[in-house]
Amino acid sequence: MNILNILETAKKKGQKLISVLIDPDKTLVEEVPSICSRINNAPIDFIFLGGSTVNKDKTEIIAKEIQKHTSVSIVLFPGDYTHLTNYANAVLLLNLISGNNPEYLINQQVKAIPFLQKSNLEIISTGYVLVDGETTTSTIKVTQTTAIPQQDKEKITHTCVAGQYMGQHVLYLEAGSGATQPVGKDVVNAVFNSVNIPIIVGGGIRSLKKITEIHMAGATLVVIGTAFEKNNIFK
Ligand SMILES: CC(C)=CCC/C(C)=C/CC/C(C)=C/CC/C(C)=C/COP(=O)(O)OP(=O)(O)O
Ligand SMILES: O=P(O)(O)OC[C@@H](O)CO
Ligand SMILES: [Mg+2]
Repeated sequence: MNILNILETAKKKGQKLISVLIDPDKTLVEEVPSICSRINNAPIDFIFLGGSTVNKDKTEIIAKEIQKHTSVSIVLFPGDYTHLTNYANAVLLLNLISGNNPEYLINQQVKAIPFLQKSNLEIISTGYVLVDGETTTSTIKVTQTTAIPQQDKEKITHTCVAGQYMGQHVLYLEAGSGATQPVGKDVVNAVFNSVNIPIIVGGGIRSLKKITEIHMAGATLVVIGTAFEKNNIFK
């Protein structure tokens, strides 16, 4: 089963999934074995690999090392087309639909085509929606876009429904890495009630209780970055 099938089946059956985010730029190759051993001993369904800014070749170096130490699937979560590598199972082809920057709406995707046409990576069309987490995150800085305020549920849900109608296969509600405030359960639930594609939620989620709350609100997949990096969760 490919990764989109896993997400769609989980959504249909009401199963809840968890992914950890590994940022290649913040990870030393020597740290990968112990990171993977923590992943292998925790209820982790996927490894997301990516960052807003990553040095050339670092994604590939870390991906190769991860594949030596775990059989958990790697899903690329690229901030830029130059982060692509074949040492993974799938790529989230992000489309930053909350913002007005053409670079992240179409130009990056066009630049990725020479690589993707020669690659066997599963491509997952992802409507990427920045929701205000009370922090100016790297993604906001890099993309020079603004996040949608959490109070503006109508704008958030309309953006997500537009994404679905335009053909996105999943939606990613993002408060940003290290966000003070994760995406609220009412926001997740409003989106859940408006679309029928799987919802991924990430940014600022630091406890098992919060993971459960966001799952219960309708997310199929919850992404944990900073809390896993700091080894503050799944112990
Ligand atoms: C088309 C291809 C191949 C890529 C998509 C390019 C797009 C549209 C990217 C969306 C905008 C973007 C920069 C997303 C990055 C998301 C991401 C991997 C965030 C992870 O967190 P960091 O922003 O690295 O957090 P830290 O600052 O804590 O490291
Ligand atoms: O580092 P955290 O805050 O867990 O965020 C994870 C992820 O959603 C960022 O893209
Ligand atoms: Mg980063």
